[in-house]
Amino acid sequence: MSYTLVLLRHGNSEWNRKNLFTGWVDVRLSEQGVEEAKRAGELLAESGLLPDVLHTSVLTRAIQTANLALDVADRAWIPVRRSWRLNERHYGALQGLDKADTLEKYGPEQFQTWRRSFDTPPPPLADDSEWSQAGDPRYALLSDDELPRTEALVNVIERLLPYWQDDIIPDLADGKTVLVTAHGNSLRALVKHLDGISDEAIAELNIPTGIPLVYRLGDDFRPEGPGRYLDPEAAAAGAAAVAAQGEK
Ligand SMILES: O=C(O)[C@@H](CO)OP(=O)(O)O
Repeated sequence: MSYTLVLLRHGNSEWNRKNLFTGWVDVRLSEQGVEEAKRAGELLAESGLLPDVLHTSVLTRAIQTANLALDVADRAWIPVRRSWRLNERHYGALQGLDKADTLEKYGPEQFQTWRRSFDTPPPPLADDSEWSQAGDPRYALLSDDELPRTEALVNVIERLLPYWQDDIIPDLADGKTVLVTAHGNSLRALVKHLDGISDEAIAELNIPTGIPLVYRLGDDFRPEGPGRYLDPEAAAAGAAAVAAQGEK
């Protein structure tokens, strides 16, 4: 038996456009992001990859992306599950800061460590910051300990994998084509797990906005081969652009 999983990073957001660290701040898609999301829907339809169920984060940019893509693919009606466990990595005190200014102020090594190291989180975000999620009603069911104030990739893996095991795998096991719309770093965490990428090598992996990435999984819910972007050229260009963020 082979199972189909489609991963989709949200389209370009207002804060991607402005080159700001975003994390859990709930920004919307830019106009470019809206177009990317619609194109993702076209790519799904053209490939005959019609999702039966959607899993999204609770952040608007992922929800918008899924809604736009599924509408274009004529699948707006499929059941939806949302979880904070699919949210972007919490970017701590970097949330709301300009990436280019941060690179200039702290230098390339610190900048890259904060962006892509496996286990070094940025400094925590204070609860009274305007970019804090403390008190946001969508996280009311999380205990104070569960609500992150910063995260490294390893923390994302720890909170994401229970959702993968307990919520996504059962849908795959039912034979459903599963669409997961999430974020650059939460999808890096999932791809790291699926592809068995080392803690070091994952630093080099960047996920482009708005291009479906398709996996065929075997009986053990492990990939039968590499993930396949539905538009490989656009994906390569998009991943290179993400890697270069921060450069003015
Ligand atoms: O700002 C963020 O939340 C993420 C994704 O947009 O950025 P980065 O690629 O720098 O981890």
